[in-house]
Amino acid sequence: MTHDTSTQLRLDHLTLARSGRVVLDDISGEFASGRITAIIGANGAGKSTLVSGIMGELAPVSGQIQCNVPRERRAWLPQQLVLDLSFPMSVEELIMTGCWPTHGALRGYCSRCYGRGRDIMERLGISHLAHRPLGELSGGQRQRALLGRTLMQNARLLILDEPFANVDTNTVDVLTRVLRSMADEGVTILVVLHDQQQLAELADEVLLLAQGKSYWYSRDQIMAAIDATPGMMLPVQPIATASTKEPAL
Ligand SMILES: Nc1ncnc2c1ncn2[C@@H]1O[C@H](COP(=O)(O)OP(=O)(O)OP(=O)(O)O)[C@@H](O)[C@H]1O
Repeated sequence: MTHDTSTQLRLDHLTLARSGRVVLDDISGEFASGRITAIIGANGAGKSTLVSGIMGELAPVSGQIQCNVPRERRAWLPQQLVLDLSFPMSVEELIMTGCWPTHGALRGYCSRCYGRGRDIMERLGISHLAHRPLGELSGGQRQRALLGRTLMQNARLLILDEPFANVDTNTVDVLTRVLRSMADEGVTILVVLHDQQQLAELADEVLLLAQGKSYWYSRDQIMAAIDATPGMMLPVQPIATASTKEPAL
């Protein structure tokens, strides 16, 4: 496998298990910097398991995850459903917590940080919500605020799980635009997706997980396979033209 020097994240003969059962078996591949990779696959295929491995929450059974991005620059946006946003915190306070990984939780924020926070809220169209408690936000407003936190963190690796679930179309547009500009700035972005249209709009590469293996495609290869099979949703089984070892760049 040729190694792109700009690659920040690489899977090398990685095997991951849950409760002693192998979920992903000897998978390899690279996620290029500045690219958005959609991770797709059937329920239970191992998408969340892979994310847990990459975030360092699940140790490999064998093989390696080589990640050159320091931990404080890795960000993970889980599905909104698993988040408890009922605690008393405003949008601005949430965004400012993006400073914690580098500044620590107990130090106050400097005026420059607050200025950055305001710029980020403006970019995401949520300036008017700065002092609104998280528990009083719509799904789309919440998702913008959560992405704002990762911008504050200056994340270099960003992983999102179904970021467009339960959000309005306007928010989808804003998030898509911001994610693309983050990628243009060199951020490595992985997005777990189930929606064909969102994949078409967002993904540069596609990683399909099936039966414990990984299959890498360009976005065009996946869209061609969908076009060729009327009624086909996102593939959950390998399709022709896959590379099992590295992204089809
Ligand atoms: N905490 C756990 N303990 C034991 N087994 C688990 C655990 N989490 C997941 N699994 C199992 O690991 C396998 C992969 O699950 P995973 O959640 O990674 O799939 P997924 O592709 O993210 O699925 P979905 O699309 O439904 O979210 C499944 O068989 C699942 O039952």
